[in-house]
Amino acid sequence: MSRSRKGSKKASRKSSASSKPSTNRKPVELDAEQVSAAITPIELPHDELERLAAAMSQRHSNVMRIRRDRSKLNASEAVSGTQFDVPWYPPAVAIPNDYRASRSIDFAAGEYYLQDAGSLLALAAAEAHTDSLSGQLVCDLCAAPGGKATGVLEAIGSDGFLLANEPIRSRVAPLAYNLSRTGSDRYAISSEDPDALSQKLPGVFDTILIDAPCSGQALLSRGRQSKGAVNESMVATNAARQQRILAAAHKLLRPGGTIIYSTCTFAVAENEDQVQWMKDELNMQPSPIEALSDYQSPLADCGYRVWPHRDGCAGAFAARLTKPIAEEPSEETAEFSEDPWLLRRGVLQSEQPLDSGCDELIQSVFGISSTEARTDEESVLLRQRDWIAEAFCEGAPEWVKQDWTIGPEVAHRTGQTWKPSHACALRHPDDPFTTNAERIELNDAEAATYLAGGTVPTDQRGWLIVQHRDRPLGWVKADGRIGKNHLPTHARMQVVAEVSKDKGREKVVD
Ligand SMILES: C[S@@+](CC[C@H](N)C(=O)[O-])C[C@H]1O[C@@H](n2cnc3c(N)ncnc32)[C@H](O)[C@@H]1O
Repeated sequence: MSRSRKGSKKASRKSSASSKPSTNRKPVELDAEQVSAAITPIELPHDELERLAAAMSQRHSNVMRIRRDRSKLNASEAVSGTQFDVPWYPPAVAIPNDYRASRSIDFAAGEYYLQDAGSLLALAAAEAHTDSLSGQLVCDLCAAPGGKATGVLEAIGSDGFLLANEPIRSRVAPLAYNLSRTGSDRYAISSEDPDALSQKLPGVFDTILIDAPCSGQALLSRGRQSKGAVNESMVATNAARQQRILAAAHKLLRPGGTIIYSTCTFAVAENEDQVQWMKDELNMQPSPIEALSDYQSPLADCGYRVWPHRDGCAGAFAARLTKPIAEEPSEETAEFSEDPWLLRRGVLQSEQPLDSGCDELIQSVFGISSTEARTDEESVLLRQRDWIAEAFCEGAPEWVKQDWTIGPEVAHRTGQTWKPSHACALRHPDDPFTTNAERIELNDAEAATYLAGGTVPTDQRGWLIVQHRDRPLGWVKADGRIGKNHLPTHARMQVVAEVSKDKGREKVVD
């Protein structure tokens, strides 16, 4: 099927070689016939199939998804000449020539997230750049490493709450790190099989994002998939797993709630066929997105595609459907789902006594006593599990108290010594938990030294949150002369470039 798209623009390709992913993996090449078989029954003219095949083996540069809840970097003006580099998701911009986007202080400060423009299609389907998700209870069912979950976390604002679920345990740590970089504490993490989760929280969520595990045909260009990605059996195996996940998502969703389904593959069996299956088997209703009409799939009224050869990205599929409002409440609805915001009312304290070392650290660094009752404004749920302490936000749902959730980390123990956690330093400075912590402001050169693992000059003492232009970067422990670096190894970087806010040009920091 041939089609033209009026007014659509490609994600701009301004990036230089320096901003390309530093992987040595070779792209996998397919010919037009193999590509045609992969996308059947979608039909494209032969010359377009050839262009698609060529584009599928070409590496597409990441774009910068600018934090919508920060004002320090007005990146659409400061780092880009074009307002709408990614037409389906305006808050994202192409990486400017010679700007080392993953090596800047702004990146360390969490001003933007680097991802393929195609992966923003799911956020566009969720309308995460508008107020649509504001105040919602959202579940990202397949969340690691968190590219979309971090976008959702910004979109739900200061009244919403996100459960980021990732069943593969080894992928939970990078997810937790990426969520912490947003500075928000309005989330919990779980590592549950979707079906098991749906038995714990039936009928609870307003929106569920399923960025499903898939055959990953769009990853061929990054050498992160083999030619097996286009095998029928691979596609069928993934489609069956996706249906199991979708069935669980349907149980987790409240009546009237929304499912956002996305993949990074081109196979119709994993995309439009799943939309049809949700309509036929789960009685889900299509919920088309007017702003994405340029990208509408020829085979699904509420499904959208971006293609490598048309849209300058690796490619993706996303769809939006809603669950009809049932006349009778489902028997499966969880008891707390009628009012999931139970914690908002109570005065929250540690449920179990904390280790004395943990208690002392939290009192001295954060000025919070876990043993005294809190006022409503200061309320926070503290929990200690072996060597870590977590603090949930005010307004977190009642079910976060259950032991299968993981909360935002505030402190951890190394040997017998308790230390404040990196994730906690990154919390918004007005967060009730960190509002009393001491801070130190660094200039560009000092921040670059700190991010590379160096010490910082200070006459203060004790644990200090290091900031650059009011944006937290991490901890130092100071002795009245220097602050010793406590940035985790995975957060360290050699800063090579910083965007000049005045001229929109690169400027070398060190
Ligand atoms: C496409 S990736 C998600 C990417 C993520 N949403 C992002 O934007 O960074 C799919 C994720 O699903 C997870 N996964 C694998 N099997 C799963 C299952 N049965 N149910 C839910 N998630 C699963 C994978 O470990 C992987 O992290």
